[in-house]
Amino acid sequence: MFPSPGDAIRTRANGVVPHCSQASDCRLNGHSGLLCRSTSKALITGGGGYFGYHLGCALASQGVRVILFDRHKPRWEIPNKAVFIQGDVRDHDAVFKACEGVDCVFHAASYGMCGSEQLEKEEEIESINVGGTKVVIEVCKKRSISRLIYTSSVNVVFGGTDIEDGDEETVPYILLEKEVDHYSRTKAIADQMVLGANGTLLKGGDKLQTCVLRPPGIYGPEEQKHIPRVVGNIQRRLLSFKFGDPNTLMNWIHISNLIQGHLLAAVALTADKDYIASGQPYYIHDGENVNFFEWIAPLYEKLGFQKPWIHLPTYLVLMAATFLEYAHLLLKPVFSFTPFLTKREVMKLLITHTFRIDKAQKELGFYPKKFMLAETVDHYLKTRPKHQDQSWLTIIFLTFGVFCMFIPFVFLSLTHS
Ligand SMILES: NC(=O)c1ccc[n+]([C@@H]2O[C@H](COP(=O)([O-])OP(=O)(O)OC[C@H]3O[C@@H](n4cnc5c(N)ncnc54)[C@H](O)[C@@H]3O)[C@@H](O)[C@H]2O)c1
Repeated sequence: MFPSPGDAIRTRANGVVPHCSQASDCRLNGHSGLLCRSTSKALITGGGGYFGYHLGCALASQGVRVILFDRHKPRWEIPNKAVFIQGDVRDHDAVFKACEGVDCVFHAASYGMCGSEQLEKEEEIESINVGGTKVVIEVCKKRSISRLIYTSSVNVVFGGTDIEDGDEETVPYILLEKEVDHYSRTKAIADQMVLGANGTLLKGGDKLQTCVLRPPGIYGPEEQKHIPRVVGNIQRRLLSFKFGDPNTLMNWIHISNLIQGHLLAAVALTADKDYIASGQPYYIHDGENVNFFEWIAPLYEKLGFQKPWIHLPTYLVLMAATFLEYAHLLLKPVFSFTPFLTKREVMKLLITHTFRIDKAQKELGFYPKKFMLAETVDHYLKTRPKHQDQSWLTIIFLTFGVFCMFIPFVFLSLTHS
């Protein structure tokens, strides 16, 4: 939801110690031996990103040789037993070459999830999320790689209507022609492609075993997309208000729980586990339904700000988000900024979308560990880059807000005159 270009985490070269400790936080519930026996070399697309890199660390710590494949180098130090290969997931030859000797692929590369990325050209998002997935599946077939795990998203079923305790069987994919963002639509296509490829016969007689994991928003130490953006918005006083119904709920997942889910899925695609996960989707999260403003409350406290008590009408926030999206598009050629919230992000905060994780618990043995957002915040505050003053954004937003408040009155007086 919330990336900010200025909020990059610094590497060791810049003075901040890199972090690979999520690996040790993650519980494998006794499946560690099975993982090592089945996996000697794994490739992670998107291995330079937050989740892909930390998954790589976890695999390497279990003794698996790891290829981190990404178009961008990770910000952190490459762990022992891992190598980084720079390449584009849409480039068939590059993916094919990188997959030499690989027996399990984790496909986590994606584009267009949040903030200004979400407003990028449809073709770019589609070519990566759909085209890239097609390439990954083709390469698995050509290389006879028998396991493919796709990092999908709850967005593949969330089209703007309430989902309460949704599960894998009863909640359908969003209709692709329905007006949602390109990211969700393309993730839904990729999710179906990966599940559709399950059972493909490979050279040598094996079958391709695939599964998809559908997490909600990811958080954890050194996370880049959500926490830094929320912190920035609190500091700019752009989140000094609440909106929406306090009963609106959503899920989140800590990076360690996400890693746990992926490692367990890799084991559940083997004969040791009777291929139980083959062709299956799974919702995974921390096991709690939370209201967004309640969930981020520790941030206000840690930053020394008052918790928001002003409740803004929803239409105002949606209008502001629309205005900022247009401003972003208009100004993009000369100046790029991340809207404090996009329309899609506002919508996600207004509508309940919660999921059950029973299937992942039962079939994968997924038991999320309890994490506190406050711990993530402490880590972020210790390592964050210096705050950039963007108070002018606040001024634009507030001016626009005041302007919008008068619109209904002007409208009413015009229709009554
Ligand atoms: N972050 C979240 O809150 C969230 C929520 C649900 C699902 N997911 C999914 O989890 C996965 C990992 O998310 P993340 O938060 O680590 O994102 P991230 O942006 O940190 O990582 C994605 C990586 O994919 C790489 N990538 C993009 N296009 C590529 C291309 N053409 N070729 C090669 N690499 C490319 C990027 O460089 C980046 O390093 C993604 O598939 C995302 O859709 C994320």
